[in-house]
Amino acid sequence: MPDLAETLSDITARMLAEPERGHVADYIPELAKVSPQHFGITVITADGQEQSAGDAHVPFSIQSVSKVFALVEALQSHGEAVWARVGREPSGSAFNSIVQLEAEGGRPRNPFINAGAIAVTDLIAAGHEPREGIGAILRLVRRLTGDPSITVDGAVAYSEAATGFRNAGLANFMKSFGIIAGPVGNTLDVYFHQCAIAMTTRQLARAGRFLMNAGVCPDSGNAIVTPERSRRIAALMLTCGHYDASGDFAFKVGLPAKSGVGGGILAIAPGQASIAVWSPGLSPQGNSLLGTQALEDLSRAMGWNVFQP
Ligand SMILES: NC(=O)CC[C@H](N)C(=O)O
Repeated sequence: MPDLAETLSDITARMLAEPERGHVADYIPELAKVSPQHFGITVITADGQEQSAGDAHVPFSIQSVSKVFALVEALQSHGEAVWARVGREPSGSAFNSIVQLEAEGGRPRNPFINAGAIAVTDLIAAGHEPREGIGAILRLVRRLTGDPSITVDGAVAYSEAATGFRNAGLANFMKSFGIIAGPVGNTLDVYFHQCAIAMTTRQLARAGRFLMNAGVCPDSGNAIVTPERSRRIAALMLTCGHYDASGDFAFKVGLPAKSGVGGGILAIAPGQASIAVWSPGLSPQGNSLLGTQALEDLSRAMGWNVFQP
């Protein structure tokens, strides 16, 4: 197997020199301020080795990567009842699309598109003050990383709340079908704050370790989820984690992964590695352009691919 540190530094050098970097998300004004020049990557292997290259210590907005943590939290608190609210099929539509909702009775296709994530967050938020809902998600992320310093970037949360008309549209539409239980404003408040959690690739790779490890957090040896639940979350990441580019991502990279419009991607090589990459420029589908490229190169170099024994 090639040397991991060398592989990461080669990939990083190539990515830093790449002229075509994609477009930084600008529909959330605060994210438009981030330079597309950043590139960072961290890999933590199953035997506990950690290697990083590039801007692995720079915090970024995890955005939709938070949908994985919110799903774990909702499954903990509500069990299989989560699936009454949200499906498990790829949508083939943009992350913020509304088109399928009317035809399908307001039940979103999966927990990783915006509508599905808002429905999942509503399970966490309903019956509580918004700060308790976001507190529950933050507690989980801090426990997964062992890092109590992880927090929400208030400016990003505010920026998205001030401009999140589409998400408000999705939430209100679902409310009309009875898919959202709590007050729409509270659910959106928790959703915008979870998306605005700021993490580095080092922290994000740490947070993903339980998914490479059959649900067990390697620090404590505690089960975060059962092995079956861990497999199922990974299956959803593979089929739905990149919205209408999920098929293409599986084709190129072959790993369960979840992207966010901050340019982060968390990818899992089951039994082998937890990988976080960040480059803020996005593809037209809203996934990190160079992050995807880097994961394709890394998975090929290391032989990490769920379709490759
Ligand atoms: N794809 C994403 O990362 C989208 C998350 C973003 N907060 C939104 O709701 O639009």
